[in-house]
Amino acid sequence: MVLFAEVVATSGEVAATRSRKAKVAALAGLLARLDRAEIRFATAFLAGELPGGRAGVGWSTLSTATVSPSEQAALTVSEVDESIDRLREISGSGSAQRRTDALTALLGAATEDEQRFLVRLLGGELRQGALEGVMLEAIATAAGVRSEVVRRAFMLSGRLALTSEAALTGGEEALAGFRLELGRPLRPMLASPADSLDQALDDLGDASVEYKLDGARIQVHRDGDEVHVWTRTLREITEHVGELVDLVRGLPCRSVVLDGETLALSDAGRPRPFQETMGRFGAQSPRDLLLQPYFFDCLHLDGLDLLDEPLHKRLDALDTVAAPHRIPGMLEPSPDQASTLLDEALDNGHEGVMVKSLDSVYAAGRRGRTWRKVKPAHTLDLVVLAAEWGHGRRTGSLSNLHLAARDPDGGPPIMVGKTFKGLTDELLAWQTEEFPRHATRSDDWAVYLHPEIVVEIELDGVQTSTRYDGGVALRFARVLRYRPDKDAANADTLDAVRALLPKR
Ligand SMILES: Nc1ncnc2c1ncn2[C@@H]1O[C@H](COP(=O)(O)OP(=O)(O)OP(=O)(O)O)[C@@H](O)[C@H]1O
Repeated sequence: MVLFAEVVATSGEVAATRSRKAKVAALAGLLARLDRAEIRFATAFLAGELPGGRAGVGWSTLSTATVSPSEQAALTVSEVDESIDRLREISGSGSAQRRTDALTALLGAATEDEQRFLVRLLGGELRQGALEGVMLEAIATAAGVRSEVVRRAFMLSGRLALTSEAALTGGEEALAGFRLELGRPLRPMLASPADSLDQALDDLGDASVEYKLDGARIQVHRDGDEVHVWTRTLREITEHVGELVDLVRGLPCRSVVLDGETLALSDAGRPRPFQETMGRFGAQSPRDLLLQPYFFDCLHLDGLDLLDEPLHKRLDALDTVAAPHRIPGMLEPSPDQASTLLDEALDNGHEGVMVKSLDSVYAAGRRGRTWRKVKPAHTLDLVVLAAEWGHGRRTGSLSNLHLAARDPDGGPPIMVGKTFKGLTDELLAWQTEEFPRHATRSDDWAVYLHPEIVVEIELDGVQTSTRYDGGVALRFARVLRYRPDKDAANADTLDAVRALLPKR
């Protein structure tokens, strides 16, 4: 039996070192000592996640529940999980008070370190997912299995805790048991940036070159008449996108899993602003804005899993079910044809093109080298750490943003620059209203945020810098838009920022 204090101590060790190797060793050491029944909870806690999802405890409850800590570390991992489950179940009249009482009881049984960890865990502040890669490696080490087998199981299950449990209790055999399941989303495959279109074509050989549409990623599963739709972060949006559900239900097949992009178009056929597409995924979704799907992959068709098939076969499958809804593109274009396609995509208001190797299998997790994105402008998705109060015309508004990249080794985000450029009046108003809800503290100078809001920044490049810990700073950064479809775990890493340093 492992004490909760050991989880807290391990998490502290991981945070205290920048060495990936040391992080993996600390996590693996603890994972290897867990009892079977503790694996799920402990893995989730270490990754800053709650095994059963959010506990419904807001920052206001967390800040009122103050109680003196216990001297002795006695809580077990399972006890903490049970207490959090009980918190989650509280509902009905007087629930606010009962929630505070239950939380106070849990915190009262915790040491000072444990209290600090619990408050951050319940507040969602530890949930940065940046640890994912490190955690998968630690699971492989602790279980003595190959990391690619762990990664694949994670792609299919989408859950670190389940992956860890399978690896540690049943090894590679249990991990191989994860299959694509209709109704359970898998983690989407991502692309890495290309230096240029020609370079990408050279590197990948036979390729599919497709529009990179500026919409939102969707994953659609259909089993008979049942259809589900998820976003890139695997949030289910089925109920908000009736028109996509109806369209998929009408496709000529019994079961299918499709990967694609969706966006709303203007009457002239140009993409509507990204925010409008994202707006359709929320509770107050404006129904008059119809979404179109543009599919680019087919991962399952009528009982056959296609993940391990090469892209050209998956595209054949896509054509048999959804040819009219396939993303615009071309197979094996010449460099000239590819370049015309890129110009056409940009002229039509899209971001650029994707170049994909026709021989490649579908692989999630790490950014694949077999999908390359070609975009004329550099953009980075960064985490907002703080916003300074504006001056002059912007007095009273939260303006200058402190921007950070994800630590590839799972540490806290690393600051790489500031900007107040590109902020429209609308964005300024939104920030000023929204940011205080995410604040850890504020003063006359700025509001400091939990690292959970992701903003897409356009920039001219980066330069080495002694001002920031990461040794690199953004040049001429401007805000393009917020990315509600991403969380800090999906932000760009410091490595991605460094990759933009001028090559010597
Ligand atoms: N033809 C396409 N094939 C694959 N993905 C596409 C395509 N068109 C648009 N996309 C979008 O591009 C994303 C893949 O690019 P990437 O891996 O860089 O993710 P990203 O970080 O969201 O990209 P970016 O920040 O550049 O929009 C996908 O998640 C998808 O939403």
